[in-house]
Amino acid sequence: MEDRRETAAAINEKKAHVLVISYAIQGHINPLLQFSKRLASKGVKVTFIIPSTRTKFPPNAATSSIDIAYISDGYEEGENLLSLDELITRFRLVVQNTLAKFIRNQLESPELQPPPTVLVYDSVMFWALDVALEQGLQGVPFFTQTCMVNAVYYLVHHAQIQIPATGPLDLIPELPALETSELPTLATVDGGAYPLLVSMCANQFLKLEKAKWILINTFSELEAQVLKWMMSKVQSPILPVGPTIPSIYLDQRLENDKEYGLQLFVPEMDACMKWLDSREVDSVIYVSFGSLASLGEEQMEEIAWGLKSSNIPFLWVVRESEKKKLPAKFLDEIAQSDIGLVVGWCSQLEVLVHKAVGCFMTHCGWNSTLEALCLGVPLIAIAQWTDQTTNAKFIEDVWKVGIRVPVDGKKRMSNRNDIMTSIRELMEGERGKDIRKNSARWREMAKQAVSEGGSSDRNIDHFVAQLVR
Ligand SMILES: O=c1ccn([C@@H]2O[C@H](COP(=O)(O)OP(=O)(O)O[C@H]3O[C@H](CO)[C@@H](O)[C@H](O)[C@H]3O)[C@@H](O)[C@H]2O)c(=O)[nH]1
Repeated sequence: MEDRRETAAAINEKKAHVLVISYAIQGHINPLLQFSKRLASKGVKVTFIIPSTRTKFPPNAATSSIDIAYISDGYEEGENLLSLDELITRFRLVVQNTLAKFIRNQLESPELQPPPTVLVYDSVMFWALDVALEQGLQGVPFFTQTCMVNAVYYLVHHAQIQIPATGPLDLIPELPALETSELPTLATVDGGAYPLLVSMCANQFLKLEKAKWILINTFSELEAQVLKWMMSKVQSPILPVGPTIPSIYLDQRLENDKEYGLQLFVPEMDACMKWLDSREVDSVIYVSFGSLASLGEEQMEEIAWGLKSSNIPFLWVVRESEKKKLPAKFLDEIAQSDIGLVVGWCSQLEVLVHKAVGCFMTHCGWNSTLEALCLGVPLIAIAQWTDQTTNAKFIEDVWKVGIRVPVDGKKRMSNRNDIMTSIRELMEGERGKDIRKNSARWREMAKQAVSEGGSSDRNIDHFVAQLVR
């Protein structure tokens, strides 16, 4: 109650100013941006920093409640693509400096009132904690993945397990153990692991005792047992503040809060909506593998024929760079039959909320998973790597909101027959009916969590109250 009153005071007086920084990729910007909008709606001034000179919000971005700033990540126009390791190393070297300079400038601008006191940073930029503290700000990590996945990284950080990890990992008595294929992967094609990615994930826990709070994009009801475990391990208070989905799809308390992330103008959206409008309720499979995943040609082919042979209409997002992997015969056949539509990108939430969409075939990126959960859309899980394998396990066995397509462990491939069978089971089978009921239940709980007085809403109020105190 007291937190709520102090938040109300903040709204009137704009007493706090928070800087927020995210990696310039869709899956991280989206949740941090949504959280920023929630903070702004509670009276906090927010400056959202994007460490990139080539990623820009389109001019129509619905970000008017927050300020957007860009800082350099050292990328030169026309530069050759770097390897993943080179990118991670250089990003850190450059952004440590450009971020520190940005904070100093903010603190030294007398016209900027109130001055910032906190840096909320994307937790994989673990070194930003020191940058914040050196400049006299509090550093607050924001974890964009589940508490379960981060529990595994916590163990890696404390050298209790290694990546690639071997299961079973039986960490939380109330939850099923995680088998090898269900642990986060960070794997290279030869089955090893990217060393810098592993240390980046494990280092999220480095010096974490210096963080005054820990924010995480989940909600208490969704991960109660793991959150309890994690709270017993780390010193700083953990505040679940998710799901960070635009308010219009949940509690509808924020104005103009429909748009999401970077690619707001989607040229193919009219075509998507027209196509969906012509379909029956719950009749379409929406298929997307997120903003980063690059599937092999063989896997694309299996998905294509699995979808086609299920004989259920599908809307498939295949990014421009991936389209060359689609079999020409498949494209010809769908052009003639109207059974499917392939687009380069869509506004995913607008698609998921459409009444024609009956399920979502996904790579189980955490944002996609949460978006489906919030909109009550059941899932068909074809996980690729990182956190997705663990998310897929929870989707099927813990939250019971979807079906995992079997994956050949060695090749990390799902075949067309299993894809087709999973689709049929979900869209037409008895198991699908139970899953649909569970999805509807989670949708309600997600909405409650961010509604006034819900678990995440209270946590955000608490955070804001501490800022203005
Ligand atoms: O046509 C599309 C496809 C995707 N999206 C959006 O793009 C985001 C994709 O995010 P996510 O599902 O999390 O996938 P990735 O882009 O792959 O995200 C990365 O970041 C996530 C958070 O750390 C991790 O969970 C993932 O494994 C990692 O790959 C979601 O908000 C989608 O709504 C669209 O708007 N339109």
